[in-house]
Amino acid sequence: MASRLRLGVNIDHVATVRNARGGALPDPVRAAHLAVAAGADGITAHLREDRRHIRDADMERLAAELTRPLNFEMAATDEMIALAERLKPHAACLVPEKREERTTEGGLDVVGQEAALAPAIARLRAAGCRVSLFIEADAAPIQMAAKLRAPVVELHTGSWCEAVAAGERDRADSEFHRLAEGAALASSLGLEVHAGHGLDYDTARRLAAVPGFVEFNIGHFLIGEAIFIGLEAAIGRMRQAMDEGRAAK
Ligand SMILES: CC(=O)[C@@H](O)[C@H](O)COP(=O)(O)O
Ligand SMILES: NCC(=O)COP(=O)(O)O
Repeated sequence: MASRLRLGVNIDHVATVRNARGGALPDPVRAAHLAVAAGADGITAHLREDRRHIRDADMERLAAELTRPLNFEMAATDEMIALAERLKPHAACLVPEKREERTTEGGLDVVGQEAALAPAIARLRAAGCRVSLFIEADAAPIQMAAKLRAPVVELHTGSWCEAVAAGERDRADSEFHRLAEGAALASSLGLEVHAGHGLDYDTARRLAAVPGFVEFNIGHFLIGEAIFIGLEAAIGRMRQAMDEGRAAK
């Protein structure tokens, strides 16, 4: 199995706190630099169409200042793709987006949106971005991601994490198997496999033992933990949990 899992730290919710009061503090770009110093392998930021957390100026600064790869999460709209073409982040992750949702619900409908996604992926690839599709761990979207020549898929771990948190063991087991089978299928098709959404120390440790995954993107839990133990310590504990999970395999 591939050795060390990469940890991408999502700093969206530092911006959520900043925006609650207006002004400039806390600065998500400062959090990104701190995360890199604490061992993050990359930084993820989601520029939502409604700019509820990360804003354009944050993306500009992240793209200009970061010394580790930037993963720009975005809806597949002309506006976002044009911005990625200009900023040229290391990676562009296409996600579904609804204005009314509280957080990302479900994976991208790559089967239904094949015609719209193909040119979006081509434009991002031409700009030099490593394109990733944020999808459910099901055969149809994984096969379509391969057909669309997206080199990376990020499997949505939200349903599994919710089931674990609710103590629903049967649903959690079935969601875990769906993720494991999805990772195996995606790897067999030559896709690089990432995972993210709702992961905490426990779920990250358990998922790290599953073959196929090479990167986790984790934000909300880490920023919440940072309130209590600091961002550096939270990232250190997450790194340890992921390493323990992988070593246990
Ligand atoms: C796409 C995804 O799962 C997350 O990265 C998301 O961007 C987190 O931000 P929200 O909490 O705004 O959904
Ligand atoms: N793509 C998932 C991500 O970046 C972080 O999601 P979360 O940990 O904030 O739920």
